[in-house]
Amino acid sequence: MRPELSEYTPIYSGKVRELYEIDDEHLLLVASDRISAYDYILDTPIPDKGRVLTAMSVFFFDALGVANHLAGPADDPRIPESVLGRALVTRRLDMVPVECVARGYLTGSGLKEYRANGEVCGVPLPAGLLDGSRIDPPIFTPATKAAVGDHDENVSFERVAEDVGLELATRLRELTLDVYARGADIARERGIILADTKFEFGRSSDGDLLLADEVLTPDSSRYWDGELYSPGSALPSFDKQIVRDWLTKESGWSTDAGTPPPPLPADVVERTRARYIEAYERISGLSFADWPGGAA
Ligand SMILES: CCOC(=O)Cn1cc(-c2ncnc(N)c2C#N)cn1
Repeated sequence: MRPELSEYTPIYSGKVRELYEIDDEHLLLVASDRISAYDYILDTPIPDKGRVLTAMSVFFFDALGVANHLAGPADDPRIPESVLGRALVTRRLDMVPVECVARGYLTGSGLKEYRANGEVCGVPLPAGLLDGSRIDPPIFTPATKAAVGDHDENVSFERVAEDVGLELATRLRELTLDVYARGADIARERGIILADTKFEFGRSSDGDLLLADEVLTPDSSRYWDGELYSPGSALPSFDKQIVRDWLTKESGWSTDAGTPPPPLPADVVERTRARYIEAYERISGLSFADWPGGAA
């Protein structure tokens, strides 16, 4: 008999995920079906999005063989039935207050910094790069965690070293770049570009540095369709382009409307759900039908 979610104490609520306390040593990390677009949390959930992204994290934790915070399998008996498949039991860590970002492609806030001063987080880049240009080798572009709803602030490696010490900053950079490169290689071989990603790390009670949070999911990374990728032109998000296109080209809403986006039509929801499942199955080579939870 599985426990009820109400038996666990909620300790953190993010835009699309929640964290609960199971006991002194263990947490429950829950991924919702909520989806964000243009900095809004949309009213319409995407069924199974939480389960797919949880499955992706578990695949990458296993495939990349990095010491991590998982403390049980996807069907751990401590996981309530109501969140089975979209929740994981993790070790409670002392989190390192650094958003560990790796960029293999230039876009977003990195592109904005590059256009202003030719570098990102203090890392100089070659002249003439475009939106979507590859950065080879990938670079470590850390950020300080912003309050819920704000954007993280990009900082230099030197600033991270000041905050957490040079040894740990160096280790964070090494791990971030290594895990990103190997994950991006796996995805690229299957036609999906992981342009960038954000990791979080924490220390266990015995001092080990462990990879935590979610790993290489479309919520923590930019997923681009490799078949449509072309630096300097639009960079279609593998998972969110259907939603973005409907919102900006068909719904009548616009990003400068100053109002929240409208609810999504059923076909946009279903096509988006299918894109998440496609990304998981292509990258992992596994069938999402075999993943725990889902419609009873
Ligand atoms: C709602 C999702 O959580 C976050 O967004 C970031 N966050 C992670 C922790 C954390 N804290 C202790 N131990 C852990 N294993 C973790 C993890 N993961 C806290 N916030």
